[in-house]
Amino acid sequence: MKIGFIGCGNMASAMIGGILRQGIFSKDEIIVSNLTEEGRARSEKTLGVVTTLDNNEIVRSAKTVVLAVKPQFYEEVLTEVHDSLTTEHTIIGIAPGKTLAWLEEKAGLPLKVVRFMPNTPAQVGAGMTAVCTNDRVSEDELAEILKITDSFGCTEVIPERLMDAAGAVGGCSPAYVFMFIEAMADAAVSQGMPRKQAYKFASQTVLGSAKMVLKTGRHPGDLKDMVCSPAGTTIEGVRTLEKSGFRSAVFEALTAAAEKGKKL
Ligand SMILES: NC(=O)C1=CN([C@@H]2O[C@H](COP(=O)(O)OP(=O)(O)OC[C@H]3O[C@@H](n4cnc5c(N)ncnc54)[C@H](O)[C@@H]3O)[C@@H](O)[C@H]2O)C=CC1
Ligand SMILES: O=C(O)[C@@H]1CCC=N1
Repeated sequence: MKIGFIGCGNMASAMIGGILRQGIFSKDEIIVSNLTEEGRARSEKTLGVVTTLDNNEIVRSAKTVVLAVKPQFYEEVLTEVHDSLTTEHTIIGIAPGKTLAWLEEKAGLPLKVVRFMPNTPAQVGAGMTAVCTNDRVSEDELAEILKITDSFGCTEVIPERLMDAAGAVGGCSPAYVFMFIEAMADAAVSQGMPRKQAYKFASQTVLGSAKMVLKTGRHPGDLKDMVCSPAGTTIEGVRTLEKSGFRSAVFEALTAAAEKGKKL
């Protein structure tokens, strides 16, 4: 077994999807655990990987172990698998707030520790993942780890001090973007557009705008100005967004998310 996931919910499934699509590991090289028999059967059916209800089996079978449970369960899980862990293991934490030092301390032995901050667009191969490691991870080992994260989207290696910022702008932001898409579609529906078509317009517009930022490298403000004709329709919307505190609302949302990450 090449990699194990303790917990196999939304984020683990999204990452495994990319790993399998890109052929980084095959189904029989991936083992996942679940809390319930229902969850185990679901993972087996949807992903086709090896499954278990025993977290210690994950650690005994795989040298690279991803902790894919909610942050509140990290300590409990690390205590549970403590006796199966060795210094040959690489532990990968994906939860906000659980630092490299905290993970090593709770693991209880000097091992390789990595943090990922992925996001759910990994499910469609368009994730954005931040990665940092402790100093036991060599350059070659990091290169192997980046093959994993690159399989479900883009990766940036960052200093650990930026992990909460990455959590806000990467990990959490899909939720805010989905809210934005939903709100835009609601407005289009209120103007008479069928809902399905409204989601297509809103989603493709967000996708296209994001691509423009990435591909042109131009300042987002420049790209905004390109859309705003003098005395046109767009600038009227810009006026109302500014009046409603749109930028400030986004700024505050990401700040709140990052601050919460520091407390977990
Ligand atoms: N959902 C997201 O957008 C993101 C999540 N994360 C992090 O990923 C981690 C997982 O989050 P999700 O996948 O969203 O959660 P989830 O709730 O979808 O999945 C967690 C899974 O772990 C299982 N589980 C719980 N306790 C367990 C135990 N003791 N042993 C084995 N399995 C157990 C649950 O049954 C569930 O299937 C969290 O730490 C979260 O902070 C990070 C970035 C983005
Ligand atoms: O809020 C959450 O649980 C996760 C962590 C990062 C993004 N979403």
